[in-house]
Amino acid sequence: MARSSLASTLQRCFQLQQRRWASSLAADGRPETLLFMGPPGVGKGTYSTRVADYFGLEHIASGDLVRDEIKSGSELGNQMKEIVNAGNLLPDALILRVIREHFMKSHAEGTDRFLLDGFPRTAQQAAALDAIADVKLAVNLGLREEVLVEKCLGRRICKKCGKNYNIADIYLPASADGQPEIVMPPLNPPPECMEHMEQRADDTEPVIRRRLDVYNAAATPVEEYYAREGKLLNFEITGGIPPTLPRLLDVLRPHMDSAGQQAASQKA
Ligand SMILES: Nc1ncnc2c1ncn2[C@@H]1O[C@H](COP(=O)(O)OP(=O)(O)O)[C@@H](O)[C@H]1O
Repeated sequence: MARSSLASTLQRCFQLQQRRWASSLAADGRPETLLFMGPPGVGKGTYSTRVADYFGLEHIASGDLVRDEIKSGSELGNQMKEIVNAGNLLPDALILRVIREHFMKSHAEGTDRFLLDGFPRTAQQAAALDAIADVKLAVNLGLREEVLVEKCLGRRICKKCGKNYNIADIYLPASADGQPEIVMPPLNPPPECMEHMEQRADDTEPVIRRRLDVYNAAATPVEEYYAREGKLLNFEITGGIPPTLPRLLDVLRPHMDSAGQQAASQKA
């Protein structure tokens, strides 16, 4: 079969599969979904993991799925590696495939409340997500731009237990143009994780700067998409986890359904 006709056949199969997924979900209701968006280094992973745990949501981080695929050494992972390590976004069709597979598998296993972290990042991804998920709220985390690079450079992951830490010790006074003071002490690893610390391959300064540029170029249409639907919630981070997490949970609590309220009351 000629290459172009193979590509169009694959594309048709993909569209058919998408339609089947969407209709099977429409029959039993699209799962309620909370989104976490924000630039690299803002703390999406840190806060969304804790928020998902607190309100009993299944946490799906697109970046983690991508890194798992790369680690698996699959052909798809190898295709992704080059793009990710250059600091670029994966093509919509590729990331959609990864997210959908994971989302549908969990949904088939009975999960009906999700938190998506790092997805969608383009307006096309946002539109595609609507076919499978009932997005309740898009939380858009913000942090002063000057801090983001330092936060990414300070990121460390324990190879053994998978926990995230940050060795950056950040203080930034309030700016003359009204930007808030930033006080972020490090989140140091405990001694047992110390020898297993690693940095992400894409957390080098040039790649972080590229990711920030790519993020800034793609983010506005996504923010506008959810703002138009009255679902965008902007949340500015100015401190470390101890003062920020309770403030974030307070803001989110009124938006949670009864299952979320119940999960939260069990944590209190
Ligand atoms: N929704 C997405 N669309 C396209 N590419 C994505 C998406 N989510 C993750 N990726 C790819 O995975 C990389 C790492 O994502 P993530 O861990 O969320 O990092 P960060 O937000 O710190 O840049 C991204 O730079 C991009 O290459």
